[in-house]
Amino acid sequence: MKKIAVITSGGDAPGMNACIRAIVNTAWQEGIDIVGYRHGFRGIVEGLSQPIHPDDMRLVSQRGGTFLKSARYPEFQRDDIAIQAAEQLDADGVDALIVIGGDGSFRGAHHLSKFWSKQVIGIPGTIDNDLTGTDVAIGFSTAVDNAVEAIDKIRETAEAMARVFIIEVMGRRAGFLGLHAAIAAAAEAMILPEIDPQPSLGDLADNIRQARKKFPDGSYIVILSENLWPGGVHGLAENLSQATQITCHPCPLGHLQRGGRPNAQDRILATQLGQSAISAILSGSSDMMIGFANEHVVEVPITRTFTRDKPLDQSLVDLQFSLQGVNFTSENGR
Ligand SMILES: Nc1ncnc2c1ncn2[C@@H]1O[C@H](COP(=O)(O)OP(=O)(O)O)[C@@H](O)[C@H]1O
Ligand SMILES: O=P(O)(O)OC[C@H]1O[C@](O)(COP(=O)(O)O)[C@@H](O)[C@@H]1O
Repeated sequence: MKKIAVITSGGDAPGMNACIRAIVNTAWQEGIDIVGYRHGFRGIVEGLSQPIHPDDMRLVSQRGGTFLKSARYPEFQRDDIAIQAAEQLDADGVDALIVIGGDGSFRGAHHLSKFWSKQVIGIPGTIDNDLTGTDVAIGFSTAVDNAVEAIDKIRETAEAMARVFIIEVMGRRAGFLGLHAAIAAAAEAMILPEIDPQPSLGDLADNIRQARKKFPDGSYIVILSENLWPGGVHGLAENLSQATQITCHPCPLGHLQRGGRPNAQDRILATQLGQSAISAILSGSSDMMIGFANEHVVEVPITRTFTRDKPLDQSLVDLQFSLQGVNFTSENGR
């Protein structure tokens, strides 16, 4: 084992830099060189490689984003493009590849492994936290912190002005970020893709009216996962404003959830997974994800991570539903 390559792919996630540092420094101790390809899979195909030395890694862990750059590169689904990547890796003398990314990146890693006989390892890095087989992905914890910090700020102005806000959080098709943010921010309502049936417009409107009756001067916050309601957060806010005759303000949080410095938890997770990825390669693993489950580093077949839906923790869903709005909906006479 002489040379290992690393890419960051798909949506960047805070902590990716700390992960690369752990990979580089661990490999260095084993006498292995690390090369990074910029811009994810596109960088492999286009030969955008750069050697990475531990001296360059001294100050990267605290930075968000990814210094290696990331990209969405749908062309990588094509066999001829994956073959080009395999040829480039061979031409560069790469013995193994580490892909830090989400489910799409892991599909890409698996696709590449059909045309490249060397080892391929995935490390989960996605704020959506939607990969099966790992309790957490790099970036999720920071994204929750980012979302909650922003929601707390909205809460203050909403409370001051007695306003209703519909706040849209990211997650693509997964509700992990929405669920954690809703609990931490003590939201009055939560709409997530995994909840079936979804609350009806009528139920939501009734709930807002009840809250307004009990707390005429108070705020009310709905957490809505993206890609859910027709017309998104603006559509829901408009529908609810019409149904309640109370102005409901839409607020998409957007990319501020994904940017910013990684919190300590993400840096520690990233460091553990980066080091473990090198150990996994040295022990011969391939087409596996190095994840974290039940407080331990685990190896999971990469195909399992994206072929099964990862469920939300039902106890957390129940927790939020049992507590949200209890002060204006409970009928215990107090
Ligand atoms: N089915 C696939 N086959 C090959 N490559 C894929 C596939 N799906 C995604 N990829 C590659 O992985 C990249 C990242 O995937 P994407 O879904 O955008 O982000 P993430 O990895 O964060 O889920 C894509 O832009 C593409 O280059
Ligand atoms: O930044 P983009 O390309 O608009 O993508 C937005 C999407 O990326 C994410 O922030 C992260 O998703 P991935 O980690 O799967 O790439 C999603 O929550 C969101 O839907």
